[in-house]
Amino acid sequence: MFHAQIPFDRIPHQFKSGLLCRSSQSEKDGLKKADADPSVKAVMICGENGKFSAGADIRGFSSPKRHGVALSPIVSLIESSEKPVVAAIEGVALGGGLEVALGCHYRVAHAKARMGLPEVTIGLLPGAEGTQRLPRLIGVPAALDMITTGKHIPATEALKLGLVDEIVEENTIEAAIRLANKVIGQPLEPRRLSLKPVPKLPNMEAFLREALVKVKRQARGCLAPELCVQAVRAATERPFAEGVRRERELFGLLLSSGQAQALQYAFFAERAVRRWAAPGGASWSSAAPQPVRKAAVIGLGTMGRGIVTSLVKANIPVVALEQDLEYLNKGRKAVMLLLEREAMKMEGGAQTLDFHNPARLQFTVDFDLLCDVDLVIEAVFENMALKKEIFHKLSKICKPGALLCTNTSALNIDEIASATNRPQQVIGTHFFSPAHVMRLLEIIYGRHTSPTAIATAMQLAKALKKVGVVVGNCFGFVGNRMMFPYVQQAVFLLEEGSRPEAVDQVLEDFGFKIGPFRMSDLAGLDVGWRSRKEQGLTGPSLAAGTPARQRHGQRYSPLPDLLCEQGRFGQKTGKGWYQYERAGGRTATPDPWLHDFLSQYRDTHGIQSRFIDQEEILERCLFSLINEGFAILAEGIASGPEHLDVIYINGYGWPKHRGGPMFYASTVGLPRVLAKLQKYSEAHPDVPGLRPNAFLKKLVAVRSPPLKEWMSYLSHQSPKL
Ligand SMILES: CC(C)(COP(=O)(O)OP(=O)(O)OC[C@H]1O[C@@H](n2cnc3c(N)ncnc32)[C@H](O)[C@@H]1OP(=O)(O)O)[C@@H](O)C(=O)NCCC(=O)NCCSC(=O)/C=C/CCCCCCCCCCCCC(=O)O
Repeated sequence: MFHAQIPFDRIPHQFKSGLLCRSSQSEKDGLKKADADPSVKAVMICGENGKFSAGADIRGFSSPKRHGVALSPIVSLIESSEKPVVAAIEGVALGGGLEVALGCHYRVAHAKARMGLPEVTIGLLPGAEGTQRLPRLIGVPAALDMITTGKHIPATEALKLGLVDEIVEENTIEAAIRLANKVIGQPLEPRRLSLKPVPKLPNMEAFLREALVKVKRQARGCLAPELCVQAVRAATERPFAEGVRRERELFGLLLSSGQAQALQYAFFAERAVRRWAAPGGASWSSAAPQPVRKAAVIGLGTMGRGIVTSLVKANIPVVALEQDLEYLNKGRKAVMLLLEREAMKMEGGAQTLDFHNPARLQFTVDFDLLCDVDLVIEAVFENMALKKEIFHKLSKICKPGALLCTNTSALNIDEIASATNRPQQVIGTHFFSPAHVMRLLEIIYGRHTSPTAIATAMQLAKALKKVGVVVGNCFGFVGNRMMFPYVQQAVFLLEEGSRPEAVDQVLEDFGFKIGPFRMSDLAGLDVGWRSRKEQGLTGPSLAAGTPARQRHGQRYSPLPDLLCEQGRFGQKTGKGWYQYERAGGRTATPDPWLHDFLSQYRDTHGIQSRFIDQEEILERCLFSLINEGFAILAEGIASGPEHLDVIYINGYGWPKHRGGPMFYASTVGLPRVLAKLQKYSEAHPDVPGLRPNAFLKKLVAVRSPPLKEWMSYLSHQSPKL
């Protein structure tokens, strides 16, 4: 028995050293030696440290010396071996790792192993013949599903699909050796996937056509899923060698598309934000999280319900509190419904969630029941006085070490903390709606928040399977602060002559899940209206004589306020920027009433309507958002551009294949972003959001360094960090 270890399985060390090429040679040599040695009867391939392989080093794809090409010959060499080769899959077999396993004649997996071809998620396709071998092994529908989604499947599913021959609970390597010994002498021809035909489907053509339509609809401009379908189509239409040629061609297209780079940047950005840094330089190395054995959620509105669901799913016992029995019963019903639905989606069904057990989920109106929880998440509506009242109460009732979190999207954490006797334990946890679905958790530290509190909130994000991003305290924090100028531009464009559907279309074509007006209708226009009234920008507290389209000397659009005054709150009232089939309806249709209203509004205010092209719509919305991003970086509200990008991808529907707003700015070119902002700012001098930020100007002045160097050009360390 020859035992070959795949050296490209070690996470993370080997990945960091461009492993595929280096390992390929030793792999090749080993296999050739085994084939030539008459005393070797079979070969077993395994990984190291309990992991088969997570595939190629992703960084290698954007380095000038690419290593990937070397993998296909190895897979072919394995497959053509005259001695049975068995893969022993432990931990993960992903990407190139799974392609190696597909070259083997047999595959044995540990019951806890996971397998997948995640290349699509980094803008590529399985380019070491994976798109040609997998459909031959498990059929086109299952292969297409794995290849176009990149999902990791558990060993049990792999067995059902026929991707592995056996799963074991005990020692995988011993089991693989046992299998290898058993199959010595058996014909290998039927085990060579390249020689197998792709299993036929009665309606293959229609199936592939529909699959293409489906992935195109979901991909929102991302190329990789579509090209994955094309590669699998080649497997169904061409002989193996020609299919491989097509796969290579499509891989080359993706590699040079720019989208692969953006998606790979996003992969590493998401990991980089886990390494948070806070005031005084605290980080994981200096702060340990506190255990969260029991949590409480205050307020069972839309956000609170989602947060409770998230905690239950993470197996954290929860006390859910409402102000009175009426709200409590309404909230309880809604939470139970969400949990039932979540349980249905989970493998083990309702038993795995155990939410009928009061020790795991308790509903109450009694604040005193919060005396023993480790963490409270307040999720009442955005009202500073109410939040302060609750935090004052919490600091009296909760045990001394309990962490007090506020789910706010904009309010000042320091002011909320000032209502307690323990500001060091107060932290912002900004969930995104629906909170049990959306991956982002913005974690906001205040002036007194302790490193332990930050570490605990980050650990909570991980437990909830969310992406926690640590940011500083300012109005709107990172995500909403960048969103304000974007939405403001969208509304100004309507004043100047555009229509909601035109603006939404441009931004949806760019790749946003939903344009700003459809989003506003979905979230409810009344939310912003309430906040503007509280800020004194509209409503009874607005000083008499304030010009209709100006606040504090800056341009202001009263359009959203006027819509609210007409009772047009969006989907919930059946009318907003669009009209809907009924109150609560979801199908947005352009509304002639709104078009007339806009014309009258322009007449009233003497605005000359003009045609606004797609370029201007896109640039004014995106560049003002990016401009705010530079301000945020310069003020030290976030530690780096990756933080902003991760927030936008995971919380605001920014298209991942464009890498996030700051990455996008770097691909457009900072000089272009600056020049366009200068142009628009000259045309609209009363709009501060279009005035180029000093940090952007500085970066252009130093010849636009790569994004990862931006922060080193900040002249002073911000007080926030
Ligand atoms: C599930 C994981 C593996 C582990 O998850 P977890 O335990 O949560 O840990 P993480 O925090 O995610 O990771 C730990 C650290 O490891 C780093 N890491 C992980 N995976 C990789 C990787 N693949 N590369 C580099 N680094 C990696 C990670 O960043 C963490 O480090 P740090 O904290 O950032 O410092 C999970 O990590 C995971 O899912 N990983 C990704 C797995 C993946 O996507 N694999 C597929 C990679 S692509 C591949 O394998 C391709 C193979 C073959 C390509 C063959 C190409 C042939 C081309 C032929 C045609 C050529 C035409 C060319 C024409 C032309 O040139 O023009």
